[in-house]
Amino acid sequence: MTQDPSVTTDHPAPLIPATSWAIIDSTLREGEQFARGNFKQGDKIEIARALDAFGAEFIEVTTPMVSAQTHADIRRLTGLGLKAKFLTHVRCHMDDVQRAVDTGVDGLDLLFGTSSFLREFSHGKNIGQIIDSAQQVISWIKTNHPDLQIRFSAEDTFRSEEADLMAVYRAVSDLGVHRVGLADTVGVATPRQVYTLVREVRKVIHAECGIEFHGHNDTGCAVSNAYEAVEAGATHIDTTILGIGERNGITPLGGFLARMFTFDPQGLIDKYNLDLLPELDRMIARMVDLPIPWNNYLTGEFAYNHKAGMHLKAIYLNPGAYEAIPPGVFGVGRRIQAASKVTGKHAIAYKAREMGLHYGEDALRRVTDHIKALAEQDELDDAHLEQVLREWVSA
Ligand SMILES: CC(=O)SCCNC(=O)CCNC(=O)[C@H](O)C(C)(C)COP(=O)(O)OP(=O)(O)OC[C@H]1O[C@@H](n2cnc3c(N)ncnc32)[C@H](O)[C@@H]1OP(=O)(O)O
Ligand SMILES: O=C(O)CCC(=O)C(=O)O
Ligand SMILES: [Mg+2]
Repeated sequence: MTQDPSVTTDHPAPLIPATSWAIIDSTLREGEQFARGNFKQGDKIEIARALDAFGAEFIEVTTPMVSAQTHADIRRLTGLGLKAKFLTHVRCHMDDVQRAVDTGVDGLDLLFGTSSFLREFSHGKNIGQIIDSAQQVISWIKTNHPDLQIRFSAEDTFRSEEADLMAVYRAVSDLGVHRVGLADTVGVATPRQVYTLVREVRKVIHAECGIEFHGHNDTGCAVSNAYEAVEAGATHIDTTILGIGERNGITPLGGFLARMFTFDPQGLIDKYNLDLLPELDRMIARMVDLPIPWNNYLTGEFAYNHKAGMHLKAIYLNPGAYEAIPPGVFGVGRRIQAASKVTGKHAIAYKAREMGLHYGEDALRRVTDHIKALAEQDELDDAHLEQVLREWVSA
């Protein structure tokens, strides 16, 4: 089936316009923290170019403190002349920032852990000291590199005390950061918590200050949490291709776009080259040497497989009956699996018609039951189904 009557891009009133948020793709930062993420300079260039062609607004790269090679890689990436803006993710520390400012990036993503876990076991600073460091670092950047965008994120936001968070966000907002970040570092936040906290943060930051959300997927909420963040007013969402990152990763680019497409299809079509998504997913799967998961959002092998007879009857008439998102928009096809025990007469009739065969009512019922009985015994593929349909006519 190539014709797709379900492609509707005339959504009456977008609930969440695609113009209200932007993607910060962190495949080149969070993705490098994935077990198999070990990108060489050539890989990084390929990833950056692909993200740029897709239309990602921002590309986050890791800190130049990692190594001399990483420092050189960042300079190489920022020299590519891409449309996407580069951000480097650095500790809120003068050494890191001074090393980062000569890499050619458009902005610095500063972070400092604010939860008691990170204050005790990571950096040993209290909230007052965190604010003092932020003041020193942010003031230095603003004085010496006023063109750089500055973001300040409270790492492990959702296990931090709300009063501490508000003090930190208010302080960095007063210092004039362009964006604050909320990070669900261990993937424990619920969608409602994300919504509530984004609303609270909005109240203590300046009117032009953006809000970024970074969500891990440990408890399976990375996409829903990103969505709730946007619904509450977040302006930037961190994603990675295929969701790669520390442990089981973060909000996947494809999953997030699938979620947001349902609210403003045309807005997403205008903003991104959505049909490049399968290429992005394949590229990262190749680089990390893992298959794309079978149930991956949009691009998984079976993401658009239709099998049950009741579904197939309706799908033939209008794919939108059992698809929230038309696959063609994202450059993927659908699979119709008519050869199975859960098939039905409409699917079999359709398949037969495709082959130029026609059955009367009785014959159609009988051949359908025969196919179902065969499938109860053994797996049936399309070739076998076609053979049965042909033999049935000539019998
Ligand atoms: C949740 C996240 O994903 S956060 C981002 C994680 N990203 C990275 O770690 C980037 C890759 N990291 C690296 O290459 C290295 O860890 C480096 C270069 C950053 C630091 O390496 P090292 O100096 O060898 O230190 P190491 O990694 O063992 O320890 C972390 C250091 O950062 C400090 N630190 C942690 N968070 C912060 C922060 N937000 N601001 C300033 N310092 C911090 C810790 O106190 C510790 O320094 P210390 O030894 O003086 O106590
Ligand atoms: O800087 C941020 O906001 C996110 C850092 C990070 O990767 C995390 O907290 O999981
Ligand atoms: Mg992370």
